[in-house]
Amino acid sequence: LPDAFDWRNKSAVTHVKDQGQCGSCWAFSTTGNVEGVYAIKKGELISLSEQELVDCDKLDNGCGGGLPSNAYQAAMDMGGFETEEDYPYKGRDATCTFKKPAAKVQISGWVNVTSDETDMAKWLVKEGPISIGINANAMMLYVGGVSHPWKAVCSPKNLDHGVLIVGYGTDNKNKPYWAVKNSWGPHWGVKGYYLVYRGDGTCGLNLMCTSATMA
Ligand SMILES: CCC[C@@H](/C=C/S(=O)(=O)c1ccccc1)NC(=O)[C@H](Cc1ccccc1)NC(=O)N1CCC(N2CCOCC2)CC1
Repeated sequence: LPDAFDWRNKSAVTHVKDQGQCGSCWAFSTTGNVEGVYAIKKGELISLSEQELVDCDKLDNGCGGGLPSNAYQAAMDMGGFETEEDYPYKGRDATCTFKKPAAKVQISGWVNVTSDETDMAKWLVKEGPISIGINANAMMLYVGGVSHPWKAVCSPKNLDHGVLIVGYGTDNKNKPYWAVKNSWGPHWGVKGYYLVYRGDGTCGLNLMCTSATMA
């Protein structure tokens, strides 16, 4: 297992996006994972539509919240993902305008990924970025460095945000971290990313790990 790994160096991660005033973090977590799996499998990085999930995924609640696991299922039922270009983001609940012929990317299923953080790192290197649920309490005030809040202020029991693990490493103080892609724009955190302690279930980041599968 390499000491550090980052899918951003392998053209499997799109630019940092901004969900705006809409609780669609779950949709960004989902598209980020599928963008990564597709790039790894097909060798092409395509930005996928979150608005399609916000408008058309009836298993979830649009700007009111959702789960990547529901979104994978909904996308499979609908017939796939349209591109960001074909179905652009509006940042509000809107009427579904999904067109199956326009769907560029199909997934064949989804899996739960292990909650053992050593095995998560092995899985990431082999399979791609991992969609996770996390307690975002420590992200509200985050300005950089490796975030390692106490359990008391970041309970693993209150997962409220969907994000994407794209890599891992160790900082210059020898602190192991996960590199997490957020959807609050590129000016938040470290160029839109959250560096969070790796190894002790910080903020419950290891408890709802999923990924789409692709034939
Ligand atoms: C109102 C929705 C807020 C939104 C994220 C918004 S946010 O802006 O990124 C943010 C997060 C935290 C602090 C501040 C701001 N959160 C979600 O969508 C989170 C994301 C999440 C949580 C746990 C594991 C994985 C992903 N999910 C949720 O909020 N929910 C999970 C699904 C649930 N559905 C109810 C109807 O039946 C289907 C299920 C609705 C609540």
